[in-house]
Amino acid sequence: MNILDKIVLRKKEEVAEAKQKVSVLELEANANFNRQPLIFKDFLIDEKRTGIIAEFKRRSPSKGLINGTADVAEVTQAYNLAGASALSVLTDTDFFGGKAEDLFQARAVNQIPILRKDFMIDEYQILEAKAWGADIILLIASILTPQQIIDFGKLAQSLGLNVLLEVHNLEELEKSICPHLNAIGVNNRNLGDFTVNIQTSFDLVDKIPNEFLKISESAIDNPEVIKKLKAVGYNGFLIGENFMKTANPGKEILDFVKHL
Ligand SMILES: O=C(O)c1ccccc1NCC(=O)[C@H](O)[C@H](O)COP(=O)(O)O
Repeated sequence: MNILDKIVLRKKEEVAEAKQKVSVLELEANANFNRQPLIFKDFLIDEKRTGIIAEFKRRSPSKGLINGTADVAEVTQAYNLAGASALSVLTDTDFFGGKAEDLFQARAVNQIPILRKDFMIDEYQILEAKAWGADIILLIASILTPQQIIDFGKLAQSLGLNVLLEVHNLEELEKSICPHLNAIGVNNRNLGDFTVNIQTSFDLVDKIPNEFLKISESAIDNPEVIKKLKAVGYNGFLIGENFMKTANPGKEILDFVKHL
């Protein structure tokens, strides 16, 4: 069983446990549930911002511990001030060291879109994302059926949430594309074996219809790569480890954006 299968198996257990603990009515009663989510596109195309979706990521299956001391409110505010167009906050605990509270804290101190970065396999998690203050949800093509992508995308958009579909190859893109998406992300990391290759983004960019925002994800570690990705049509750049692996992620992003 590869790591993605393990993550999905554990996620099914977690969602079943969460449903026992917190009812849908309780999720809907959260103040964030009635908040109007921010529009991802507005911030990505804002010329005063950088297109960077800056991720708060404590650990990962491929790298183990990345940063055990960073404070989520401090780091996400620094990302925002440096010109990030959006934030990505991991809420998976077992594999990434994140939690719902991280999203609540990031939401409380930032007014730019926030992606709930998790492995969505059940509509209940979309309601959680809204209740926790997210603006964007992630749907990963390799763990969902085309029908689930349609159903989850419809539900998310009916709640005002933006939907980012993640693909890694042409087959995933072609089977998953549907009208209930706002953005398509090409993950440069193969989630089966953790190999990374930026070329994946260059190979797929022209296959993504222009009506969708185009995002390149993972393994982006220098500003020159962003310039090249922008030149071929990408609007957004999801970066986690490059900032989080340093002692001061907020300073690291500032130095990075100076070279864009
Ligand atoms: O990062 C991993 O090791 C990983 C393993 C299994 C599933 C997903 C994984 N990462 C999720 C991501 O997509 C990245 O956190 C995100 O794109 C940022 O990537 P990076 O800039 O390389 O940290």
